[in-house]
Amino acid sequence: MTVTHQDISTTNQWQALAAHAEELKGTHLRDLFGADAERGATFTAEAVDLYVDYSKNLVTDETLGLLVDLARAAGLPERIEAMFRGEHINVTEDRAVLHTALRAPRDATLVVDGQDVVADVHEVLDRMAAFAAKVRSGEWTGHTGKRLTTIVNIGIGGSDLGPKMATIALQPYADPDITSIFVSNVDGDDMAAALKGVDPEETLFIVASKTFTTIETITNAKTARTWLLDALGDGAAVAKHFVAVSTNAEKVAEFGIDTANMFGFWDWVGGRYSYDSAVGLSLMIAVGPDNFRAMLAGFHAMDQHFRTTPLERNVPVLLGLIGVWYRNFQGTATHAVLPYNQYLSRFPAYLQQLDMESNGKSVTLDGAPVTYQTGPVVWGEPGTNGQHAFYQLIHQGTQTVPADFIGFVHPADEVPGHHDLLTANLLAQTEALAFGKTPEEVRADGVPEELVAHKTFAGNHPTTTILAPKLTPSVLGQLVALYEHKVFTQGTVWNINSFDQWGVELGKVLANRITPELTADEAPSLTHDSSTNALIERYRAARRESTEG
Ligand SMILES: O=P(O)(O)OC[C@H]1O[C@](O)(CO)[C@@H](O)[C@@H]1O
Repeated sequence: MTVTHQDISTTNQWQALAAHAEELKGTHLRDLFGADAERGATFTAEAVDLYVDYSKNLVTDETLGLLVDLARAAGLPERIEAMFRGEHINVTEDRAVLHTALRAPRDATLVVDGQDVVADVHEVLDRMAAFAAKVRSGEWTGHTGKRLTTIVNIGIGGSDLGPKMATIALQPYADPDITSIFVSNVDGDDMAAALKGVDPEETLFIVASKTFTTIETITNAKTARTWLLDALGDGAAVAKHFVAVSTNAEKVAEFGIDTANMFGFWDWVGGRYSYDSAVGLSLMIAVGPDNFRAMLAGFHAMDQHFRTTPLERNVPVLLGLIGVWYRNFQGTATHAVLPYNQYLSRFPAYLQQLDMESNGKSVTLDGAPVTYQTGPVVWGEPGTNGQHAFYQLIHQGTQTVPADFIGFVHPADEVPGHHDLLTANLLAQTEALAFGKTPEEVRADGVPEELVAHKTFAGNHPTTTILAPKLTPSVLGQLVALYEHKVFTQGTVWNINSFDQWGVELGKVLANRITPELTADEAPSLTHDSSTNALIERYRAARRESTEG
């Protein structure tokens, strides 16, 4: 399928934004707040349970209007509909993009390529729920009759980051008798560390892989199977201790897992958009089917907001467009996500894949090189830890780092004296970043002249604050869907395919070529570049020395 669009950077809308950025040069957030006493109340929006304050961004009403014009020029409303309807917008793989169908309510229907995908989704959800309930109650036991209380998810990328992030996020909702472990890295140390002290008789392995060909996951799954069989001494144990999550029944059967113990999903779910599918089975076992469904309802509510709210008040659209503003018109290179909630410790890592694998692209949908910047580097850590590590650079470094601060009105546990202090830190940081401290204010504190420059805060560092009532399953779903649709908004403006990931392929191919060169008994004749050849030789020599010595 060939898609031809006008280069977005040659449109009048883009040019208008470029001119507007010139006009705004030198404007400080202090000026914007000084000129409009209501700004902190009006530059806000709500989506489901999330209150979003974007007033501390370097934008005016005019900026937002021009950005919305740009989104229209890029065809965003039409693209949103095309995605929800199941059109094959993933053009390089000729696939629909329907993660939104994963959380559609039971009574919805969506026929795509002749199939009611919502009915399929609920059929799998019901099977997952029945299985999860049996594991949780102890009705499903291991080979020797013991209850399975250690759940090991083996997967990588989207088959790991999502369920892991969410299992940590929803830990207060989890069954305390269940231990959730995630093994992803092909580094054997990951598996070895994970299985230390774990009782094979009580362990369930969930092998999660969309393709079931990912070398890391298959290698780890084989190691886990050997470990189990060594301990239990009976091949029949696999049926009770291994289940699979995949789109590839053939490969699952080839691996030796009965497809009766497989939970499926579909090629229209991208890996990084998949943890609300069967990929979330480990999460569902931990928190129970009801909490999982509450999370899906949160996702769905945000989907509805995204699909039906006018662009001007559409929160994922606004956040996406503000990101475009920084990336393309203010020259920023990174975007920080700073959750003030320890249970969201893996949220930035999850968003890294979601955003960077989706929008780390340099050609348009029709394969032409883009003439503008696309996805930023996404990174972050929970507050307040980050404050004592990298915030220095955000406050006083030489580059602008737009940041999302995510806070909650209520903590999971009301530990006296903590939550208000945590929230005060969030608010203090966004205030300090925006308004800084002038040299005059520093001097007024009695600071000696030679230190004034060092103690001055320029301010004007943009932030968005997302405030939610509490990190419930529903709110987690809302947050994830918010970022999914933000990424989609940006990918649409940039006219790139946010749903393929060809950039990961070359490294996989080369690793398959190098592996036998590292392990062959005979020195292989190496035809790589001189750096790679020398490293292979050095590694081989050192490995041989250590095994011979
Ligand atoms: O679920 P799978 O097929 O094992 O893939 C794992 C991950 O690998 C990738 O394809 C990248 O190599 C991701 O997009 C995906 O989430």
